[in-house]
Amino acid sequence: MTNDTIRVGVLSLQGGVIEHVNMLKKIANVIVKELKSTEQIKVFDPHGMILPGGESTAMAIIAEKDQELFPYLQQLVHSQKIAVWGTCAGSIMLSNQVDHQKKGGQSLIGGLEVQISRNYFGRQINSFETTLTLNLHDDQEEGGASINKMEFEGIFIRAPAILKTLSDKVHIISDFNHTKPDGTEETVIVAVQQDNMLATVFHPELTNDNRFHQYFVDFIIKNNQQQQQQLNIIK
Ligand SMILES: NC(=O)CC[C@H](N)C(=O)O
Repeated sequence: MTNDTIRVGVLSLQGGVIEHVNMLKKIANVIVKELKSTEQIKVFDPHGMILPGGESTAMAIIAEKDQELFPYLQQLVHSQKIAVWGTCAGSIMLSNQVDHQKKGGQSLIGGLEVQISRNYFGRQINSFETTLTLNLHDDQEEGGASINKMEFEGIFIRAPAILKTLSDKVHIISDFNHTKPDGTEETVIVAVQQDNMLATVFHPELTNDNRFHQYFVDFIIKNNQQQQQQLNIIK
């Protein structure tokens, strides 16, 4: 990261792109760009990527024009291991197991070892807001994880829910008690992190609070340092 400039790309096929861009513009040392194609991603060479919310089926259809796009994103996330944050539809793209996936629908990047269920809370009309507690993990620090708790407004729009983690590499950042239509309660997971991946099923970009975006920028910096260290070990 020359001159401490952090390049963050926001995948811009469809959905809530500009909201992420505006949030990131408020953070020092960040250059943010909307990226629509493989070529644009290659030229910008991001340190971190945001996969925004929207409609994952629509995003997959739009991406058909650029057959290289999803394989290239997979390479960035899984070989180059750049930091990536999926919000809502973006979290579906990162997940390894997707319930209620449309046939030929969501193009997946995968890697995040969770089971996610699309449109879990119902239709658009069932969208809601609730105050969440986030347990932000700082486990790249020496001496193990330190956890920073913060209250955060969770905005859920036709959101998926993470039903299960499939590996102990996945850290749960937030879950909450949800009352199902039949009146029974259950705990659903709404934010996780694993290695270089972060996923939220809610929308921090729709609040006036950019602390989660700041967390992602710090996550990019730490991830980048870790990747550099790995490279030095290999050399
Ligand atoms: N706000 C959102 O991103 C909704 C996600 C959408 N329901 C999907 O499955 O793609």
